[in-house]
Amino acid sequence: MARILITSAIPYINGIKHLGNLVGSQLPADLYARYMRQRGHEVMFICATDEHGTPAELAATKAGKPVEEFCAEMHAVQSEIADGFRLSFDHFGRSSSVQNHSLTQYFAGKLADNGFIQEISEKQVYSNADGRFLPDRYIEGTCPNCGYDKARGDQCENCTKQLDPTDLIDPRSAVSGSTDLEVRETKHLYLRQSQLKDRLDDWINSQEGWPVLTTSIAKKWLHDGDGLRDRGITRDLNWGVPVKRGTDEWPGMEGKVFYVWFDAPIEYIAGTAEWAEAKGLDDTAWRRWWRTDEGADDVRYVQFMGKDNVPFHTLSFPATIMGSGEPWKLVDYIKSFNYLNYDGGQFSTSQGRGVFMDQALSILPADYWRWWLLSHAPENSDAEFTWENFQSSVNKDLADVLGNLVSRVTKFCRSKFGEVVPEGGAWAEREAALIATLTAKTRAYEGFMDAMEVRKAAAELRSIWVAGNEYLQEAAPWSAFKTDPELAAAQIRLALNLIRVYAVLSRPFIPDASAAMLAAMGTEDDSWPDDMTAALSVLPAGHAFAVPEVLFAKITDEQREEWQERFSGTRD
Ligand SMILES: Nc1ncnc2c1ncn2[C@@H]1O[C@H](COP(=O)(O)OP(=O)(O)OP(=O)(O)O)[C@@H](O)[C@H]1O
Ligand SMILES: [Zn+2]
Repeated sequence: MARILITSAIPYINGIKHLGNLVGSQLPADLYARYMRQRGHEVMFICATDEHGTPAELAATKAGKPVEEFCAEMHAVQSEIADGFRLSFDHFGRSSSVQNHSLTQYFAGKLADNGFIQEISEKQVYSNADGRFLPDRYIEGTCPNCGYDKARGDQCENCTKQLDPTDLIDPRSAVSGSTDLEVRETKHLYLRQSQLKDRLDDWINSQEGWPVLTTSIAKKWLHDGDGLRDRGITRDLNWGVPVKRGTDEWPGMEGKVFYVWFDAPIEYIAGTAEWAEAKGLDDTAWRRWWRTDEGADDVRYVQFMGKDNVPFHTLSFPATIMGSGEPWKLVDYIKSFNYLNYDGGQFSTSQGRGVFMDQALSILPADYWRWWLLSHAPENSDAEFTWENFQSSVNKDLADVLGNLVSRVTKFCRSKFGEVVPEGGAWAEREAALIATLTAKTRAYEGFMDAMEVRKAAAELRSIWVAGNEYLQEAAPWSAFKTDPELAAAQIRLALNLIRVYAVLSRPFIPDASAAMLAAMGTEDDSWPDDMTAALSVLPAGHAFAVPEVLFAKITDEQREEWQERFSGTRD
């Protein structure tokens, strides 16, 4: 048994996430966590909401709520939707937790002690009307690069150029619209990533088998232009983790907070501490996952995220860990994803374009989405969600292949033998051939799941389902029954057992259908089919089962057209 720590990129708090966010981080992480638990490993699966930063404050202002209240409500909403998608977090924390406050301050203190923090005086825009500095998105103006007149202080959405607030032409406050602005000197802390560049480079080079997407992005940031740059890790804001040096005040930093990208990844650790607190456990319970000197040396740590998060996870967060000079766990494997696009364009939270997680669940159960998203995960390139593809994949894979097998076998058995596993007869060559095929495919499936090859794992699982259908097609127990009812009984006994095996193998992808299949088979035996022959004999002759409700209904053309229409515009 191994110990596996799994984190998903933490979703930002400003709104409900879309299907792209889901498939680029939380969902594949859940797939892996579920699989590893099923294989008997000890798993810690942590996610949280990312709650600091100017977009959270601005979203709260727009909603007319204090930011604390807005974040608490949105956390509850995201948490409920995550449950709806059956995301099996051990803990879904909050980056605004007290644990994250103290750990973030702790790491900053250690980094400062080790000389990796620099205090820099810089010029920031101050709004006289608002009585505050205007960092990042708090300021808007005309882009010096393309002339777009709604560029934000951190980036121009039109030409994507990264900006500093002082770069903007004709700047105005995003809070009040005031143009009564001035530039003031203010002091900020910088993380001296450049000092850790060689260590980071060696560490990345020593990793074997990381996705090219992960290493190529890291290398680009390490080496392009002047190489890895130092980054400001504080802001003149009220909402966030107050700047402290460990537990001490930080002279000159009063009233400032850490910047969101500094505290967000530390929440992976803090989220584990939140888990321990929620379970009534002491600090050793979470530290054994994170401190290699306190029991974490045998932990394998895997992170899941979309490509835009890769620089922070390959460079900034490891720089925080390395720079602390303490034996905190570094990530062992980073599974990164390209983007899922929506019907000829991009998913966009700010523009409300695409299908959002709450909307998805309002039209179909989680398993339909889980299956489509995972089997089309944007692994090697961007992928595209289209309603036609969704309809045809769901109908073919889930309804025609898996659902149909379950329904045919259980209904046929009920009509000829009753609702019990039939007795009599024996397996012959055809069954031996099926067992050999299933054994080989199951080993291949395990290999893909272990390697987090999500699409290949889905394809292998589908082919495991198809093998069962092909067997039934050829064995045709409905014909055999007329001439050799004993043989038909043996075949149906195998097929009912196959339903249990499919429930077990399919659970990481479609947990609800899997539970329904096990319940219909009247068993709680969810043991993994290490030995396929034994696995296909778990339900003995005479064991009672029930014909389940339709597992997967087909998506009709009318439904598809209606949804296509309903989700063609933008959400407000
Ligand atoms: N279209 C997409 N396809 C796949 N992953 C995505 C997509 N958009 C964002 N992600 C990933 O989703 C995760 C959560 O993202 P986050 O909540 O920070 O939103 P975001 O990156 O600001 O995206 P958006 O503004 O579109 O919601 C991150 O790991 C991010 O890389
Ligand atoms: Zn621009």
